[in-house]
Parts: sequence; structure tokens; C-alpha cells
Amino acid sequence: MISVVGFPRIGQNRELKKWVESYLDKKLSKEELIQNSKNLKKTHWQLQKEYSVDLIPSNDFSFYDTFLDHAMLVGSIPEEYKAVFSDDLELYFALAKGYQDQNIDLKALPMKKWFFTNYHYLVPEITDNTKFELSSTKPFDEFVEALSAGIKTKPVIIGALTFLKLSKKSNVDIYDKSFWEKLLEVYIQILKRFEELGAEFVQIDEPILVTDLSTKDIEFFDSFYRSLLLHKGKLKVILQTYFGDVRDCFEKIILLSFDAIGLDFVDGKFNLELIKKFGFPQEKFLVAGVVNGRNVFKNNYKNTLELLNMLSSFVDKKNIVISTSCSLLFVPYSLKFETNLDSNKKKFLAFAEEKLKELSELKLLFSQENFTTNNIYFQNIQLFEEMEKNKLSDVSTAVNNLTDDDFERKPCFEERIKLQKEVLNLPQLPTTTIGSFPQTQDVRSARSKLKKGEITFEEYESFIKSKIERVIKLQEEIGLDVFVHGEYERNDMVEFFGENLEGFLITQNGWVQSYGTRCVKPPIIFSDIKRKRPITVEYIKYAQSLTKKPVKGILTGPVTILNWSFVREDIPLKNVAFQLALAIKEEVLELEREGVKIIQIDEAALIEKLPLRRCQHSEYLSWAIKAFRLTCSKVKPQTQIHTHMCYSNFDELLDEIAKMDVDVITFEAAKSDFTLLDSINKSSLKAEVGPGVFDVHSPRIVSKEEMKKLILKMIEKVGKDRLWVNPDCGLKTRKEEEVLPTLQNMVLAVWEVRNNL
Ligand SMILES: CN1c2c(nc(N)[nH]c2=O)NC[C@@H]1CNc1ccc(C(=O)N[C@@H](CCC(=O)N[C@@H](CCC(=O)N[C@@H](CCC(=O)O)C(=O)O)C(=O)O)C(=O)O)cc1
Ligand SMILES: N[C@@H](CCS)C(=O)O
Ligand SMILES: [Zn+2]
Repeated sequence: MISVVGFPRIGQNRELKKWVESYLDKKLSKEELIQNSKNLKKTHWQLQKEYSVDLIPSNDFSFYDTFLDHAMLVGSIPEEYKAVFSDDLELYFALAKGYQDQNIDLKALPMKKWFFTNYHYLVPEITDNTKFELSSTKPFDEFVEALSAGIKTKPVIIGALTFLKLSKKSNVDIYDKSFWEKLLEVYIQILKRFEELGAEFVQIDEPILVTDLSTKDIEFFDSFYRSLLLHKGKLKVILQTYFGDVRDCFEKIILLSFDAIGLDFVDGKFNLELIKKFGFPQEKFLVAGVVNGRNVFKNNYKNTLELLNMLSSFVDKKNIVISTSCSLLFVPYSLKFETNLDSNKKKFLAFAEEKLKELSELKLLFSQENFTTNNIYFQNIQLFEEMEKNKLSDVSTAVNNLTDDDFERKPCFEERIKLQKEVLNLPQLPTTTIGSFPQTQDVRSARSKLKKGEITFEEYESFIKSKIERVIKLQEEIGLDVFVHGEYERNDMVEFFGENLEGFLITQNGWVQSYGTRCVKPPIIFSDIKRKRPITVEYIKYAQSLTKKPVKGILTGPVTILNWSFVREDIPLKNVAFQLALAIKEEVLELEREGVKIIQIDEAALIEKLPLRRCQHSEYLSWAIKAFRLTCSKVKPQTQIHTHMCYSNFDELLDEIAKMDVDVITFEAAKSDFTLLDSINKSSLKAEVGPGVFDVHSPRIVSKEEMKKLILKMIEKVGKDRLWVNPDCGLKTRKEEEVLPTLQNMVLAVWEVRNNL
């Protein structure tokens, strides 16, 4: 059999994004949105059927986020939202995006990164008031929709442990049976309903099982599922894990009466060792995740068939289900739109649709005794031999020649910061922004015209320069201290660098959902990385020529470029990171030579990609931090190096972040509690800090008073001498009318505080 854990839902041309945005703009009716989405789901199910997928997922579709769908399903929604909306879809989008009118001001649920991916889920809150009850029909409706199209799907449901652990909890003990019994009842009802509807398989996703688990987690899991599985009736229940191995609970889960266990053999290589050590129950299916759901390179059939054959010495061959390692949500839809990719490179790639083909080819080969004589197998072997030949020089000469001195910035922070203060002569509590200003429609449309050849590069360049002129003027008017050029020339902070460095492939349509309706187009790292030409220098120099205030040169750091790109699987990540670092270093040094006095190297994704298991942290951090240091170790002491990190919970990692040895770090402040600021004082971090004073993800205009209070609190926590004042991230997703007043209030708040220092 073949199973797909989940399928991309945004549509081959981002149709869903466009429909949802139109619905939110009141340009598409609710009925149209629902009908269009039904057609889209049907297309995806039919596509999977064409590739002979046996276990086709449903309920992997979502208007915004499946975690929010699940919260709606089990009734874990705050009462104050429920009270306002009689329409479920309005309630849903209010939770996703917030809601404001003259009388009501409801915030959006917070977003968090989904494990180590670049997808964000919405975080529901569970309190002692939460009354779990079956509150939506979405998964059942989708099952029936597919059935009426002639496809019996495998509904996918988020498991209870993953749901509870990834939700925010207030005043509840999730391990207390009297708390979770109600939730159990809801899960029982869900299974019963699917059984009534005639489902054969149901997939329960428990990716949390691949993280470090406590005894309580394991006890909860055991009791909850022991009880739930008593009610499965005729259904076959798949326990689906992904993103790693299940070393903490394998022995327990194989004893439970799941009918199938889904294990990831791509990110969870250790799963094979677990099976070798503990065996696998003969009566169960093993859903073997062998086709990578998180990367775009073709599957190596030789390795995969070796693995499957190895597994078949522990599991009856007919019980091995060939599967994706995780949902295909994390890869683009199809290669068929990539008409500009060099065919000699494209042949090494597989997006979601091509992965369906891989699954069916693997099924065929696995069923054949003499698969090595099959032409499909032979061609795949040849492909990988060719890939091996055009391997990146394992460690390129420059990376090979690096010595300790290349990672060391001199002199020490205390001496550098004194020199920088003399050069920059900034006021106390310097104000700045993180880099991007609103990417307004005119900017997107100019870029689109450039791509279509409707305007020349010179016309585009002069348009970007006019935007820079405007943003410099705006910053002068607002009274900020350190300026930015606005990043108007960048479609995305990673893709833009991919477009301008050698070694990357850029897709036309390789969109992947990042959150809600927002997508990114990750570039593909294919060969040695080199800087072909200056990337940011001209626009930053131009911006600096328009003002006496210092303009920050803003670059994306090597680890973030690496982590938000698709990277070849046959080269150690560390080597690719060092190649990227050498390229960014050249840009840093050129900016410095051109007189740029402050350079910000964004490492938004450095902490977020931390391995899920603690025991693997230090290995990752050691090369990731070195890659960052390589970019700026050779700048003059007078040049001030900033970095920016967003979204991450890095309280416990401050001593590691200190090793980046930057002069200034801006980050998302813990929104209302100040634990991070307290931790800064206790850590070895010496850098000046700019905890964000407003949340860029909310359209709210923030008042001077609100920010003044925050600044005073921050001064109390970290002192006035090392504090910067800035938003918590770039402003690209906001409208100008939302952020300009807030920036003005931020500056006014600082002026008032300064006057009283
Ligand atoms: C900081 N974040 C980032 C992450 N990952 C990245 N790779 N980059 C990030 O910045 N991860 C964590 C967060 C996630 N945050 C975001 C924030 C915003 C977006 C977003 O706005 N995405 C846009 C697409 C951006 C883009 O690449 N735009 C292109 C193409 C624009 C386009 O769609 N053009 C239209 C034509 C337009 C016209 O003619 O008017 C078209 O092609 O049809 C560009 O600017 O050139 C989105 O809309 O989803 C994502 C993640
Ligand atoms: N410089 C980037 C960082 C985002 S994390 C921006 O301002 O958009
Ligand atoms: Zn950010």
C-alpha cells in the first residue's frame, strides 16, 4: 500500500491564498469560497488517486491552519470570541487574524513555528474554563465530500498529546485525568462518527512523540490511547509520527492496539535501530516514511529499497506501507510549472506531485523480486551516479583553508563598543527599525512587470530608488536615529539572496505555505555557493547618500539562508553554511569599504532550526554560530554589527547567542512578560539589546503611552545604557497607514523618556 501523510492545500497557483484574501476583503462570498475549496480538495484527491495512493488524506485541507481547525473541532475556543460571532467562518477568521470594530477588539491567536519547519500554527489557549465538546463537522464533511467523488479517504486528526502540549495552558494540569476525560470523550465521538460514515482508516498525528518526553507525557499517552482504542470499532487507527524518531516511547506504543504505526525514516534514522532492537508487532502495519516530505530532491531508490528490504526482515512485507516521511505541505506543488529550470538540474528534483510518482514506483519495485533489472530502478541509479559526480566540492578550498582566526573578531566587545560610540555618536535609547518597510502593491507589481519584461531593469531600479528616497524622508520626518533603506528590492529576505548568489536554483512557482495565506518560495541550493557580484551595496549606498543619519546595511545571515532554502542532502549542512558565510562575508566587507557603519546580519532562523532533541543541540549550534561569526570576524572594531532574531523562545539559549559576539541584537520581546529581559541580565550576553516594543504582526496602532510604559520597564530590567528601541520584526506585511503612526509614537515615547533620564 501507499500512504500520503498530508498534501499541500494552497493550490497549484496559490488559488486558496487568493480566495481567502478575497473573502476577507469581502470580494468573494462565503459560498464561493466554500465551493471553490471543495473543487480544489477534489482535484487534490483525484490527483493522488491517479498515482494509486491507497491512503489518501482528508482533513489536511484548511482555510488557514489545521491546528486552529482542531481547536474548533474539540471546542477549545475562548468564550469571548464565541459570544461575538454566530457565523462559524467569521469566528474562525477572527481567531486567525483578530477582529476590530467600534465596540470589539479581539486579538488574533499567537503564531508559533511548527516544529523545525517554516510553517506557523496558531496556538489555542486551554484554561480551566475550556469545555471540550465536539464542535465542528469539518473532518466528517470532507470525508463525505471525497466519498461522493468516489474516493474513500483516510481522515487525519491531530492527536491529543500533540494538541495539549502545543497549546498554551493556563491553570490546568493536562496530565490530570479529570481534566482530559472530556477530551477523550470528544476523540471517542470522532472515531465513532468516522466508523458510522464508513471510514476504514483514520490517521492520528502525534509528532510530539519525536521530542524529548517526560514520564508524565508517556503515562498520559498510554492511558489516553488505551482508553480511546477500546472504542475504535471496525476502524483501523494509524498512529502517525514524523520529524524524528520515537526513542522515548517506542516500546510503549507498539504495545497499544493501534493498527498501524507511522515512522519517519528520513528525519528519524534511529527508528530503524528501534525496530532492530525491539522488533515490530506482526499484526500491525508499518507506515514507512521513506519519501522526504520536507525536501525537493529525488528519492534515492537504491537506498530506499535497501531500507525497505531491511524492514521486511522485521515486518511482514504485506504490512509495510510506503509513505511520505511527513505531510507534503512543506514542498511546492508540482515541477510541471518550472519551465525555466535547466532540465539537467530539474531532473534531480521532485515536488509534491512528483513525490506521488516516486511512491508508486517504489511500491512497484518493492513488489518485484528482481527489481534491480527494472529500467525505473536503473535510471534512478544513473541519476544518483550523475549527482555524485556534480557534488559540491565536499569542502571547497576556501572552507578547507579556514583557521580559528577566521571566526574570531578582535578586539573584545567592551573595546569595540567604545570606539563605535565615538564614531556613531547616537543618543541614548537609539531608535531604529528592523529593515523592511511595507511591501505595497506598487512594489510587488513593479517586480512582476520586470519579470514579465514589461519594464526594463533601469526603470525598475529607478522605481526602487524613488521608494528609497521616500522612506528616507519618512524616517527623517518621524525622527528615527538609525535608518534603513526599506528592503523594497527584495521579494523575500532569503529568495532575494538566492537569486543573487551562484549555486542556487530559483523556481517560478515553488510556493510553500508559511502561515495562513502567506507563502514563501524557498530557493534550492544546488552547487557551490559564490558571490557573483555585490548584492545590496548599491541601494544601501544610495540610501546613505540621501541622509546624514547612519543607514544600516541589512543582510540575511548564512544560517537563515540555509534553513529557509531547500538544501542538497548529500553534503553536510555545516559545509554549505560555511560557503554561504564566506559569500555574505564578502558583502559585509564591501559594505564596510563603501562607508556603511552599521551592518545588520539577520539570523531569524538560527534558533528556530535547533534540533528537536536536546542531545543534538550543541553539535548544531557549534557550526551555526561559527558560520555567523565567519561573516563579520574581519570587520573593523568601529563597524557596528547587529543581528535580528524573531519568533524564537531563546531564554535558555542566551549563553549560546552570546557566542555570536555581536554588538547589538534586536528580537521579539516576550509580549507581556519580561522573562527574557530578566534572563539577559543573568546570561553572558554583553551586546546592546533592542527588544521589540510593538508587534508588527498586528495592524493595531500602538499609543505613545503604551510604548513609554514598556520602555521604562525595559530600562528597569536591562538599564538605559544598552537599550535600543525598535519594532519586533520587519514591517513588510503591514500597510503604511498602520505602521507610520506607531513608529511616530515610538519615537515620541523615547523622546519623553530621554528627557527624564
Ligand atoms: C520572517 N518570515 C520569513 C520566513 N521565511 C522566509 N523565507 N522569509 C521571511 O520573511 N519565515 C518566517 C517569517 C514568515 N513571514 C512571512 C511574511 C510575509 C510573507 C509574504 O508576504 N509572502 C508573500 C509573497 C512574497 C513574495 O515573494 N512576493 C513576490 C511575488 C509577489 C506576487 O505574488 N506577485 C503576484 C503579482 C503581483 C502584482 O502584479 O501586483 C504574482 O506573482 O501573482 C514579490 O514581491 O515579488 C505572499 O503573498 O504570500 C511570507 C512569510
Ligand atoms: N530584515 C528583515 C528581517 C525579518 S525577520 C525585515 O525587516 O523584514
Ligand atoms: Zn524578524
